[in-house]
Amino acid sequence: MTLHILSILSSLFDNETSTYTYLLADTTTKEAVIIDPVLELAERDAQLISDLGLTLKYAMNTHMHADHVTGTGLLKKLLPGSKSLISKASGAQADVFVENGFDVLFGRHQLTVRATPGHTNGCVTFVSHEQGIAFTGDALLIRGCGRTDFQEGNAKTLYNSVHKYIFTLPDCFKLYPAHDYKGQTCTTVGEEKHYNPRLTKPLDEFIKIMENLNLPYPKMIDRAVPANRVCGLYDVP
Ligand SMILES: N[C@@H](CCC(=O)N[C@@H](CSS)C(=O)NCC(=O)O)C(=O)O
Ligand SMILES: [Fe+2]
Repeated sequence: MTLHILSILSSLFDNETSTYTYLLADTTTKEAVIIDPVLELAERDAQLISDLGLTLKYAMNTHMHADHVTGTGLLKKLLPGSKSLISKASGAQADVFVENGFDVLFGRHQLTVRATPGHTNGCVTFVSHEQGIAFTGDALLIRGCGRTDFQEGNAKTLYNSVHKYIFTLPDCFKLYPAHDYKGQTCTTVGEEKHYNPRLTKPLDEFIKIMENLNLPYPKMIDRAVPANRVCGLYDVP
């Protein structure tokens, strides 16, 4: 039997914003998707995709980012034929809009969309049930979670999203976040259910924690959010 392994090249990292970009491919058909690419590194990503002989089907975002400009618009130009994808609830432009339950298909693989709002209204988690992995964006970070103090963030909504749509996955599922600020790369559902210092608390305590994070605003937010509304490029066709 041929094994059709998904290649996850999680070494795609942006040192400036601590953003993880994930490239997944069907090793047989060579169809690929990229999750949360960064504008300044789109050429690196396009080169890798072409070096590997892959065809990029979708350049996707887990949400409309506030800390960096997405690379999806530029990747579409660098790799003609690829399409941008984001949730309908994000309010951003894209070729393909997804919502809860939508299956993103590439080769023989699929990523099922779970709507996980709270950090932003349009946050989604992409789940591969077949591989036992999920890409959580900023909804769930390793031992943390996305902040809820801008972009229509709501702590109660985020808490419910994570408990209903991420913590209900099997404990062994590996979770890949959009960022990590301490050099961690991956966690599991079981680990976060037991050790996440925010999301293991009751809802009222979680809300207080989120109200008192006192994080500085992302440096690039004023540039990133307007750019990300249009796929990262003001002149996307
Ligand atoms: N210092 C960074 C921004 C850091 C930050 O706010 N990260 C976001 C995810 S990107 S929208 C977040 O939700 N952090 C939660 C946390 O607990 O750190 C910058 O200036 O860009
Ligand atoms: Fe974010």
